[in-house]
Amino acid sequence: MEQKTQNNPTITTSTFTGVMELSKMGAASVPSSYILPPAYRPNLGTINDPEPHLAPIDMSLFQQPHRRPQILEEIRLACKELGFFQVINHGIPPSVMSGALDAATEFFDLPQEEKLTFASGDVNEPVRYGTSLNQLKDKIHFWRDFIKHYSHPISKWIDAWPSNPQNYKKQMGDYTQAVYMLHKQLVEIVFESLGLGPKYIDEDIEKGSQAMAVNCYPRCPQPDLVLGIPPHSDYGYLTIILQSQQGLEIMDCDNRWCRIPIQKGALVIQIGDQLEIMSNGQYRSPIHRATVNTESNRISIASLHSLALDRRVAPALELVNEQNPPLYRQGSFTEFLDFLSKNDVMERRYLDTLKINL
Ligand SMILES: O=C(O)CCC(=O)C(=O)O
Ligand SMILES: [Fe+2]
Repeated sequence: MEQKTQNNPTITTSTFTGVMELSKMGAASVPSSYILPPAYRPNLGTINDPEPHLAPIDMSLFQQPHRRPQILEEIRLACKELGFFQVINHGIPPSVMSGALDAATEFFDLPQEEKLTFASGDVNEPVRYGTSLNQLKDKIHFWRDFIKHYSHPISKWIDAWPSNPQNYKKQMGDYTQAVYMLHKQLVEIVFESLGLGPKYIDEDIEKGSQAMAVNCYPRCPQPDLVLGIPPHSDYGYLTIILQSQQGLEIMDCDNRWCRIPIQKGALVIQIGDQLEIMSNGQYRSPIHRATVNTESNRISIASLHSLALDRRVAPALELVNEQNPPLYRQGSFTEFLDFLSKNDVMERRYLDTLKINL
């Protein structure tokens, strides 16, 4: 049956087989459009484990004032060296996290026709479903199925979210709201660790956005030849990732890929480009990617927090002086989106274009 999709009239379901379908069909090899040129392949055998000192941060210890300076120092070091850390005892109940992962699993299990009704390449759409189908202009395809939705304030957006599976809105909604509250606490902590006031960007946060990127990486017969997501950094200020199993990798200061281990109940906190700029390069917005595996489908839910689209972001004046001149020119989300639309998918690092060569 040929069917045009709602938001993208050029896509017909009869001409396209998504990664979920390929995986369900038990394909023994990946179609050639997914196979990366050798230089971009993940070299799965050479991936490192991250620095052993990067133990997860126990957020319940913030209740004990005498432990606070030590934890702030741990966070400062992690943000400086790698640009990420994990948190445990963060207050989001395990049932809320598993509820969101279950809702995502059920959504991606839906027939392709149903998911394609959300297909769109337009970033202004409140809900966007994507598969390799949206990447045709890039010629290289990735082994990922995803749905992105705008999420804050939830009352403004939730009507547009999928109503099948039936529990999607409730379960994804509960997690979305909980992770929004957690991000506010974390932003205060991260700004405090930079020596800026904890309320440094409070007002801007109110005008900013939260987008949930719900990703599914189906099991893949040839994981060495493909990537789920190519190397990139996130443009916002903070990303919080819930992952069902290993697959997220971060590039360290020596350009080595490190896999982020799964820690029970933990969430991964990543610094984004806007924070690297505001910190004048003290904190890293890490380049990261997602690899896939032969065993099982992997789900990740990235809560992407950004300042308003047209908000120009510059190094904090408090962190700039004669010894520390500004290292970045101002950037904005609008400029970032324009950059993405014009550059090759494997070379999209907007932040590099903002660096000032001293
Ligand atoms: O799947 C992951 O762990 C990473 C997702 C990601 O980087 C993103 O959605 O921006
Ligand atoms: Fe990302």
